Amino acid sequence: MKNETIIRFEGVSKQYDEAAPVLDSVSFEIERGKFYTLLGPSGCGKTTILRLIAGFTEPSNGSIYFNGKVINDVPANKRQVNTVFQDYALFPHLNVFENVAFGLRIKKMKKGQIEEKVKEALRFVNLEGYETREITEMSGGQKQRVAIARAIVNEPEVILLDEPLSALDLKLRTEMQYELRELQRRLGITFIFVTHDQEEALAMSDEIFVLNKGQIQQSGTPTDIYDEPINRFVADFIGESNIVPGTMVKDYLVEFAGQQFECVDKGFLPSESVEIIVRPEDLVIAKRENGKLQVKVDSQLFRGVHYEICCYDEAGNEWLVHSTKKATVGDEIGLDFEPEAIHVMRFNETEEEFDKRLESYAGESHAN
Ligand SMILES: Nc1ncnc2c1ncn2[C@@H]1O[C@H](COP(=O)(O)OP(=O)(O)OP(=O)(O)O)[C@@H](O)[C@H]1O
Repeated sequence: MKNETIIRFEGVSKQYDEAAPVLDSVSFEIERGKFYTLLGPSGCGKTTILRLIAGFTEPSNGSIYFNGKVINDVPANKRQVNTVFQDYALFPHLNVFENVAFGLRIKKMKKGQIEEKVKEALRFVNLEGYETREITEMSGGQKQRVAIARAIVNEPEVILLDEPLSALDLKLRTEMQYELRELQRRLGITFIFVTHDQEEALAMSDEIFVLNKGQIQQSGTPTDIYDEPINRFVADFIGESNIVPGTMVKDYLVEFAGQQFECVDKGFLPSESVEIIVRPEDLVIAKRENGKLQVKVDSQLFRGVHYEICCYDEAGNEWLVHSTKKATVGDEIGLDFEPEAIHVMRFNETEEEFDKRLESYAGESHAN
């Protein structure tokens, strides 16, 4: 379902000095009421996008729209946006109530109203009764909730969250992921969340923007991005992938590892060089003669839920397999897979060309 657009970047670039631009003509739309995640490796420009939305820095080029109006020159304190920072940026000398009330006092709101709003915000983040606690007496997860209460008490249209869970241990982090997602649903406020953790992005988001080197590589729902990565970077960054070189023989037939395989892709040039992605969990271990691909088991690791098995085919390609069945190192085995497990990627395809190609498959049977 498409909601109304709340933020739009149109050809936005950001260059700090003579160095290469941190963001290079980035365009995207954010819809009201959804949970967005900016995902990418360190230094790819995620925080810069948040700072541009918050008004802490200005674009070198391009326009930023908020509710249809250009806001390039609107100061940060006049924007309907609040930020939750990685280190929470709470005031250690103030108690929980005063931390949350801070913004409302600056706005000179009446005392009774402040009390009502702070109480409501603390109720939202399950911190009722903690009003008089000192910040220094709160745990990491509780501080996180205070920081969120401080953002929502201002009733912003958008909340920006810059790696807000990165300081927490794994268990608490998972709990807070559920809590944040639930809170966003209850509040209906647009959340823009920054992380470099792909599992976190997949678990929490309505929409993910995958960034690398100052550009959005791909945007879409978690399943879109996991199932149909647009290029090698996205395939590698999101989950684990086998990526091998291949050639498109014709529509629905691709060659790799010296053999031809049925696939569900079309729209390539005859004999076009492509890259093939197969997820490790889509490969099934079989007897050598029953597998579509013959491989030799090179090594194996037990990962708790599954075995991670590394194999090589006769062409020298490495194949990673996730299997609940154990293999034996040195054995010659077969790998079986469905045509749908093969994802064919074109070199240097733009997101627009990629979307068009996928749309052209819709409702079609590939059987021929
Ligand atoms: N004020 C600044 N002056 C100069 N360069 C900057 C400034 N702020 C950020 N940069 C550079 O811009 C690039 C992108 O930074 P940004 O903080 O947006 O990345 P990020 O994706 O959020 O990274 P991380 O995950 O490490 O926080 C980095 O190379 C960084 O060094």
